[in-house]
Parts: sequence; C-alpha cells; structure tokens
Amino acid sequence: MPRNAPRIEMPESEENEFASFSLFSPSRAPLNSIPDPSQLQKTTRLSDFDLAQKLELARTQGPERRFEGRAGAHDSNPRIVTRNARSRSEPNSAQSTPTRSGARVSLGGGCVTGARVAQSFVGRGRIPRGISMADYAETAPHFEMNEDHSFWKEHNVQVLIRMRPLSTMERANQGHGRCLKQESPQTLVWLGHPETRFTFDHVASETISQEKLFRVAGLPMVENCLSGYNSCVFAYGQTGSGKTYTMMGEISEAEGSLGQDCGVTARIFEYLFSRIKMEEEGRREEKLRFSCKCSFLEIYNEQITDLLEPSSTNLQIREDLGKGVYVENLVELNGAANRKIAATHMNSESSRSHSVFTCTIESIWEGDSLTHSRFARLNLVDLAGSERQKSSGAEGDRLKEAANINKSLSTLGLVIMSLVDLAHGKHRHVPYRDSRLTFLLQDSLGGNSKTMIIANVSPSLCSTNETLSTLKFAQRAKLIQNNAKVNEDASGDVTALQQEIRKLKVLT
Ligand SMILES: Nc1ncnc2c1ncn2[C@@H]1O[C@H](COP(=O)(O)OP(=O)(O)OP(=O)(O)O)[C@@H](O)[C@H]1O
Repeated sequence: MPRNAPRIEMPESEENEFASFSLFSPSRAPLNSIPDPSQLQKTTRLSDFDLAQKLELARTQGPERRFEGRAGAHDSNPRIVTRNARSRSEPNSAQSTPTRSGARVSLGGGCVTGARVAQSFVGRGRIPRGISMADYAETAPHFEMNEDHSFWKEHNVQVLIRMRPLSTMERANQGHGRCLKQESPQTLVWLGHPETRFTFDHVASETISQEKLFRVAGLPMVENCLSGYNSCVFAYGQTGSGKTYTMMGEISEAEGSLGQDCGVTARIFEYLFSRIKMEEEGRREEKLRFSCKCSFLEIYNEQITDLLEPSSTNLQIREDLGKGVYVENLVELNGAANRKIAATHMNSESSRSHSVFTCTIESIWEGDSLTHSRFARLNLVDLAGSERQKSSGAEGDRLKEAANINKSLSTLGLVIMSLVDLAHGKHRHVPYRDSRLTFLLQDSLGGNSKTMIIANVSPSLCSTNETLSTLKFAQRAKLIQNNAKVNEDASGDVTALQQEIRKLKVLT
C-alpha cells in the first residue's frame, strides 16, 4: 500500500475449505463432458464506455508474429504472419535455451515435424504416459467468463488461467491433440499421467476475446486504482504461451475503436481515461483533478533499461520516504504517451526479460475546507518465460541470464508464499531485494494491494510439462485468495525454491 494512500478497511476473508496443498485429483474426467461448441457466444463491444481519450497507438507496430484471426473466432483458421526474418528458436521447447540474439520462441513451429512428433516426444520423455493424441481431438469448447467485480472485496489476489489456441503449425504437426481440456468456466483437466483436474475461479478458454479478458481481469484493476489501491497484473507462463499477446497484443485502432487483438494494457488505459473524465465531470464542485504518469522498463539480467529511452540502461532502484521505491532517472510521461510505449515494446526481449509498465494515478480534490489527495500505482508486468532456464552447458552470459530469470521467478514464488503466510498472521522473510523485479514491486505486493495473476498456458503437446508447472504455480497463488492453510507441502516447496536459488548462486 502506498504510504500516503487512504486506509480502507477490508473485510476479513472467509476461511475456505480448500485446506490442502495437494494438487492432484486423480479422477478421470469423462470425455463426453465436453460441451457443445455451439454454446459459443458472441463477444461484446466496448460500446458502453464513454471514451474520453483515445490512445495514440502505433498502427504500424504489431507483434512480429501473430495469428490472423482473433481469439474469439475459434473456428477461423489462424495463420502466423512473420514480419521480419529474425531467426527464432523452436516453440515451447525446453530443449533449447533461447539466446538473446533475436531468438524469441515462435509459437508457430511445432517442436518437431509430422509423423516424428510422438516418437520424438517419447524419446525425450516429454509426453507423459497417458496422453493420447486422439484423446482430445475436438475443437476446443468455449466457455463464457463471469464479470464479477465484487471479488476484490474479499480477496486481494486473483488468479486467472488463460489457454491459448493451438497454432496452425501445431495442428499440422500434432493434429488437434492437446495436453489440456477445459470442462467448465472453472475447471481444466491436464491430460498427463495421472490426469489432473484443476479448479480456478476463472479459466479463459482459448476462444475468449481480448475484450472479454480485459473486462474480467483488467477493468477491476482500474477501479481498484481509482479507489487508491496499488495494483499489479502479472502475465505468467512459459515462452510462447501468450503473455505478450495478453498484455500487449496487437496494438491497433480503427474507426475510433481499439483493434480486436489489442491486449489488456491499451484497454486499461482507454478505460482509465474514460473513467477519469467521468469522475472529473461528476465531481466538478470538489475541483477533482487527476494526473497520470507512465513509465515502461525492462529487467534483463537484473539490469533495468528504460524502454522509453533505451539508451538509458543499468538504472538503479532507490527508496525514498516520500516516493517509496522508485527507479532513478526513469522517464515518466504524462497521460497516454502510448505511441512511444507501444513502439518501444517491440524492442524488448520479452521471452527472457520482464517488462513492467507502470502508471501512477494521483488525484486531488477539495472538501470540508481541506485539500484531499489519493495516490495509487498500477503495474502491468509481462514476465520472462517461466520454463526452467537451462544452466547446464550454458556459459558466460547465457548462464547468467538463465540464473537471473530463475531467481526472479523463484523470488516471485516466495513473495506469493509469504502472502499466504500473511493471511494467517505469520511473517515470512521475503528476499525482495534478491530480485530487482520484486524489489521494484514490493509496494504493490501484499498489504491491501490487489494482484491479478494471469497464468497463460499452452494446450500444445510440446508444452505438456511446462503447462503443468504453470498450473501448479497458479494453484499455489490461489491458496492466497482462498486464505488456505499452508501445509507441509507448501513449505517444502518454498524450501526447494530456496535451494534452487542457492544452487544458481553457486553456479554464477
Ligand atoms: N489467445 C491467443 N489468441 C490468438 N493468438 C495468440 C493467443 N495467445 C498467443 N497468441 C499468439 O501466439 C504467439 C506467442 O504468443 P506470445 O508472444 O504472446 O507469447 P509469450 O508468452 O509472450 O512468449 P515469450 O515469453 O517468448 O515472450 C504470438 O504469435 C501470439 O500472437
């Protein structure tokens, strides 16, 4: 919570019956429980927003690779468009550690080709026993998500799972075989061995539109910030699972509306400015005024680069009694300086770096012969790929890169576990300072801050193990919202993470 933010009484979270950390429910879901795809609902438009200020978003800058067609159009045949010839490593493959030299992982390519697919996986032990390519060969079903904004009244942490569609290449290589099956708006079955059912509050099917995702996961964050709560949205998941698509998407604007593939960030700002205008007009008598400042940085190898001023590298994090934690010399732009932000994002090494888009929202108004002020910070974080970065065989920069990614994600895991502890009145020392990412975000994690974790998963058979890891991470995060008891397993997990960090420190 920011030091000068208003204190708002939060209702006590209810004790949830989910008291076990055990992730596995071995029961096998009946395959005939897949709903009829004709349940598909049309997506809604943002027409109810009185848009005050349109974002100046770069029309020409799109993601270098994208599906043609939209997430909501599950029956369209997505094509991958390559905008430049930068070489890319194979998608979803934990076999190769991507290098910094432009080798972002492409979703498009299957991890192996044609008939060799099953053989190659088995040879590498990558398809767990029990997965059959024919098991889930249907077109993925669509489930609508509830827009229930009241959930923040009870929980400060929310977890949402988003499954991306299979790419054309993946379909070509592995048919419609998937490692995941969605059964309802809340449940997913991991089709490995043993089959495991996961339940979350929100599971976004692969057909969910960007707009719907914003309405469920982004819009409430804006409302939180306007109420003075610091808020964080994290996109977590393995390389190629859709984190950048979720956070940034394809930034475009046509006929005054954001393009359908625009991600959460642009939609958040469009909504934020419309709300600000509404508030300022509605409270004219109080002379309410807002000011927003945006910054955008990348953390790569524990070094901070200003994405708005890329020549500004190796920036330092400072702490100040008034300002809290901040990055020294970071460019802050007023209002919707989004063109630059959208354009520069494309330079970021998103698969191996964390990018943090921050907007500080301050408001001042008069009442009872006093001047009131409110402050909140909104952080939108696109994390580095969460797959275990290989350190074996790596040397020099590559080894350092792998160690830093593992460390920061592990620290984030520890932060999440500490939030579980806090929910039980216990205090766990969290090594915030071990990682620049958590150091920077510490004001926005815990306390009364609101955290939305979007765990992106791929249904591709190439990603079976990584998908399971992401679901486990999300399950752990969900413990917080459930206010569940931390049991032996959970503590054990943390110890394992700490050991990992230590090992990596020795390696580096
Ligand atoms: N829900 C979705 N609908 C349509 N296309 C998607 C979806 N999710 C991801 N994609 C496409 O999949 C590809 C990989 O996604 P993206 O780059 O967002 O992954 P990522 O998790 O950010 O990967 P990295 O960690 O390497 O940055 C992109 O071409 C993106 O447009």
